[in-house]
Parts: sequence; structure tokens; C-alpha cells
Amino acid sequence: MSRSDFAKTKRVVVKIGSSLLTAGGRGLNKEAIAAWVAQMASLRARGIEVILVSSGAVAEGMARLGLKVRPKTLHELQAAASVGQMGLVRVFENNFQQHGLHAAQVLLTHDDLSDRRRYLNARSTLLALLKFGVVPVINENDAVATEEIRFGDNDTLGALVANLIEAELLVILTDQQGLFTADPSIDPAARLVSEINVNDASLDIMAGDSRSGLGRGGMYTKVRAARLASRSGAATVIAAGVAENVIAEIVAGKPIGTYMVPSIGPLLARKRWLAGQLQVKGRLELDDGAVKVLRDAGKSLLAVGVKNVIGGFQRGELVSCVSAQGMEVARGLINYSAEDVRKVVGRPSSEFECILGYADDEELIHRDNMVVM
Ligand SMILES: Nc1ncnc2c1ncn2[C@@H]1O[C@H](COP(=O)(O)OP(=O)(O)O)[C@@H](O)[C@H]1O
Ligand SMILES: N[C@@H](CCC(=O)OP(=O)(O)O)C(=O)O
Repeated sequence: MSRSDFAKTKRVVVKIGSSLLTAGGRGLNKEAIAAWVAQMASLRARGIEVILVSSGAVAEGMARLGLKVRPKTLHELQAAASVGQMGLVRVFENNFQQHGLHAAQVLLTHDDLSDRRRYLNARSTLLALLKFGVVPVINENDAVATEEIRFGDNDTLGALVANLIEAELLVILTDQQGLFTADPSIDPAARLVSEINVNDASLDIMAGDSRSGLGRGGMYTKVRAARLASRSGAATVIAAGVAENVIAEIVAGKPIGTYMVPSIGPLLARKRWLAGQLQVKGRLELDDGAVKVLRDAGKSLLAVGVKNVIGGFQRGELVSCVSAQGMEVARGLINYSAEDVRKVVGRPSSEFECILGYADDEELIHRDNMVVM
């Protein structure tokens, strides 16, 4: 896919980061928000569906409560987020209304997307909103999201939303012009990268953390988000939110920001859901032969190819398959508990009945329930 293909986009997810929205922590930047909403409204008027993922609840809550530094305790953060979310909703509703559009607040936790039924529910709701011509405004449900059930950053949330509703384009607006060869706030010699494949290994060296004290992940989570988004075939562009008409220009295929080129075609719906799961319950270390058949032949995983079991998991839970070098090769839903897998490591499936006293499936992970990374 090249940038000129963006002009054919039918559905786009726009993610706006905290530091942009709150003008570096000084309260909501109403002027900038009005300009972004106007751009999104004009996309809608052209028949392009827009989903907004907006950060800024904590930052706006801090401004409203007069907090100078980001609270340390989870409860204070959650309290700040609930105060700030009111401000976000109000400003977006007012602005979209001026263009004759309705906005809808959708607050999600990771749990909502890791459970297959709730995932499908969230998807149906979002698609219904789009059909009504509404612009969904999504954020993490910070008031209730504890460590175990949080996405952690809105770049990841934006990518998972792009997967959920099969958007072709994820636009991540931030306080930099895009991805630089190093963090430009530290390295003055850093250069803007205009286009790069999501799987390019140099990305892991270039992308650093956030330093603003307002945002959460820096470029690191944006790169990870682009990789996740690419699993449903979505292209990602990271660009400066302050650039004039930035959203429209990106959709028009203009060479601004960093285009993170997706590397694979879209996965089937169930595999997309699998690929977006963030919490694995355990790991299986594979031998080289198993790595090869999973990667090259798209086969199911059998116990004969497993060397080691790490962690505890139950039947049906998500486990990661790693090579001897520790690289993640695949992940999928396991057919046996960790306790049972330990007993059958390296053994042919025909011996399961004898070793375990029962045999449910001959594969540890069936290829339909597995996604190769
Ligand atoms: N290679 C890089 N290129 C650009 N910015 C980088 C890079 N590495 C780290 N960063 C940092 O990432 C920050 C943007 O991320 P973040 O603060 O999380 O913003 P947002 O609120 O938009 O998500 C930049 O201000 C910059 O300091
Ligand atoms: N849900 C949080 C967003 C945290 C976050 O990821 O922020 P950012 O890095 O600015 O996108 C909030 O609204 O404050």
C-alpha cells in the first residue's frame, strides 16, 4: 500500500495524544480541538467514517484540580481521569454539534476486548454508531481500569479499535512531526523518518519513551500500535497535530509525518482478535522444527515440538509460542492446562490417552486458534 491509496479510505481512526489536547498541560486547547473536529467533520461529509480515540482525561483532570504533577497513586489518577473526561466529552460534543454531527462517548477496558463475546458486542455498537453517522469518541475507562485490565496507553487502544472495526487507516497525532531517528527532544541531529515498514528492526532502536509527563508511551507505544494495526491490514501515519489541515492532508496522501507501512495482508476476523490480545498466560518453548512448520507451513502445534512450558494456564487460555532464542513465533488458545502440557512435552499425540488418562484434541494449539507473529 502506498500513500496514494489513502484517498480510497472509507474508515479512519484518529488518535490524539494528551500533550496536544491539553496544550502541554495548560487545560484543553479549544482552538486546536475545533480545528481537528472541523477536519473530521469534513471527512464525514465526504462519506468517510471517523472514529476518534482521545487521550487527555488525566491531563485535563490535573488542570481542573490544580495538580502540578501527575498523581502517583492509582486512585488519584483515576479520580483525575474522571474529572477530566467530563471536559473532553463536553468539548467534543459542542464542537461536533456545530457541524451538525453527534458524538458518542465509548469508554473501554482491555477486558472488553479480550473476552470474545464482549469484543463482538463492542464491535457491533461501534458499527451501529457509524451507521447512524455518529462520531464515536473513545478513551480507556480510566476510572475503573486497574493494572490487570488496562491497555496502558491510547496508542495501543487506537490500534485495537482499528483492528476491531477494520479501519484502513490509523492516524496518530502527537507533539512531534512524526517518528525521528532518535528522540528529537534529546538528540538535535535526529531526522524525520518519512516512510518505514512496521517490521523494520531499526524502529526498536529509534523509538523512545515519553518525556512530557503528560503522555504515556512516547514513540515506543506508537510503533507497537502501528504493528498491531497492521495485523488487520491498517496503515498508520504518525504526524504533528498542530500542522494545518493535517488529518485531511494525510487522507489525501500528502507526504507528511511518518507512514508506517503494514507488512502483511489482513488476518481473518478471529485471528485479528487473537493478535490483539495483550495478556498471555504462559509460554511454550518450541524446537527448531516446530518453529519452522508453524511459520512456513501454517500447521497446528503438536506436543512433539514443545521443549519447555513456562507459567500456569488453563485450557482455552492464550499462550505464546517462543523459539529457543526467545523470539515470539505465534500465540494461540491452548487445548490443555499447563499441568497436562508438562506431562506430554515432546510426546506424540497418540500417547496422550495413556499419559493423561484422556485425550481431548491431538493438537496443543489448533491452527485456527493460532496467529503466527
Ligand atoms: N524517535 C522518536 N521520534 C519522535 N519522538 C520521540 C522519539 N522517541 C521518543 N519520542 C518522544 O515521544 C513523545 C511523544 O509521545 P507522548 O509524549 O506519549 O505523546 P502523546 O501524548 O501524543 O501520545 C515526543 O514528545 C518525544 O519526546
Ligand atoms: N486514558 C488516558 C490516556 C493515556 C495516554 O495514553 O496518553 P497519550 O500517551 O497522551 O495518548 C487519558 O485520557 O488520560
